[in-house]
Formats: sequence, structure tokens, C-alpha cells
Amino acid sequence: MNVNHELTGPEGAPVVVLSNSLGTDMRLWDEQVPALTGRFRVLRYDQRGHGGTEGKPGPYTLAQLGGDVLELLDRLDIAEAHFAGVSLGGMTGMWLAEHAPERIGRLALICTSADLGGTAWLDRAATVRAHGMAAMVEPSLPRWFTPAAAERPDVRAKFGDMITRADAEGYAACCEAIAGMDILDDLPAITALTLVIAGAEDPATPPSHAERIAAGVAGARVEVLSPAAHLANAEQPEAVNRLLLEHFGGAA
Ligand SMILES: O=C(O)CC1=CCC(=O)O1
Repeated sequence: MNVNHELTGPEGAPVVVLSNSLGTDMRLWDEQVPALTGRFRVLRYDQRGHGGTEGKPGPYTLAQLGGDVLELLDRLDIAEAHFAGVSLGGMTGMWLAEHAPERIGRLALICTSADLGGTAWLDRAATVRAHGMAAMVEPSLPRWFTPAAAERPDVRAKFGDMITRADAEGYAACCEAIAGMDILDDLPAITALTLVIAGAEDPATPPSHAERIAAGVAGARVEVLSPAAHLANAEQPEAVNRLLLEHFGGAA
């Protein structure tokens, strides 16, 4: 799998991997990279079918999405990394922390869920395969941002572009990965020190999902940000940067 990625920050510094959500790409992390590269080597990448990473025919599984990260780490000769993921990226991180614990240092799970599966995702996959990614722009933005932010022209332009540039088959196949996921019972196997961040106004993965993750992962703690919807790292970049730096051990 040829995973599109960007590696920046000081050589030899601890590595932080950043994993994007459904319908976005590595630009989701634009506000985090400058803050993190002061202390960390930052590896951000595009999930399958998103940004510059090809969308092979699906359905996908979390194991495949996690496998893409392991292949990338091997290719770049990175033995271990901290990991932060938003939504689908967080699900990928939980899979990695369970199945490749020796590769994951600390884990930050942002606006995500361990039990988001269900048939509604199959309906969404069918819609996208039938009508293309443009059909996803207007329904997605009000889930991703609180009303004031969702109206901002710069937000609409940037995140609308991410959605429309995603590959419809890749997006649909990621929906199918979510449809089949319920990893609540697997959470006690995670040993990585875990921070769970939720957006108080997130309609997709409300704070109750963060609480369920934290109840399953020993030592995990929850932070709820407001105002913030599903893309809390984009809506509250300074708060998220501070929390990530504290959690990964890079705070000044
Ligand atoms: O439905 C959305 O757009 C929100 C979302 C669910 C999983 C994910 O990665 O994003």
C-alpha cells in the first residue's frame, strides 16, 4: 500500500503519528504540526482512499487500516511512535495499541468511539457509491463543526475540498470498516497511557463515547472541550495542542 505521508520535525526526536478521520485528509492536522514539531518528529498520513492515498476496492477493516500504519512505520524504520487519531483515526489507534503494543508509545484518541458500528454506515457507503463525494459535503460540515465555525468561508472551503477530493470507493470502504466495528470488549488489552478528548457538541461521537473508552482502558483520562463538535482539533487547536504536548511529554 502506497500511503501518502509527510514526515517533519527534528531527526532523532520521538515520533508522533497523526491519523485522520473519515472524509478528511492529513490537512486535518495543519494546526497541530507547527506546535508538535518543536519537540517531536511528526508523521502525518492520509488514510486509505483519502487525500493522496489510493482507495482500493473495499470493504476495509480496522486491521487493514492499522496494517497500513505498521507498513509505513517499517518503511520509515520507525520502531515506536506516539499516536493521535481523530474518529476513524482514533479507531485505527485503538487497533494498533491492542495488536501492536510494542509499536505504540502513548495514545491520544480524539472524538472517536469503540462502538460506532451499525447498518447506517452501509447506507452511507451505498449513497456515496451511487452519488459521489459531493453528496457528503453539506451533511458532514454541521457534524464536524459547531454552527458558527461551520459557516466560516475558510472552514467550508478547506474541509469541503477534503471531502470532495476523497475517493468515493475508499470513503465507502472506510464506512464499511466502521459498520463492522465494536471493540469495547478489547479495550482492557490496551496498555498504552491513553488520553481521550471529546467535543461537548459532537453529534457523531458525543462525550459518552469517550467515557466508555476511558472506562475500558486502564488509567485513561477524558478531557471534554467546548465549543467543539467532531473535529475538535480543528475547532479548538490551542487546547488540543496543549493537551497533546502534555500527554506526549513535550510540554515546555
Ligand atoms: O460521520 C462523520 O462524518 C463523522 C465520522 C465518523 C467516523 C469518522 O471518522 O468521522
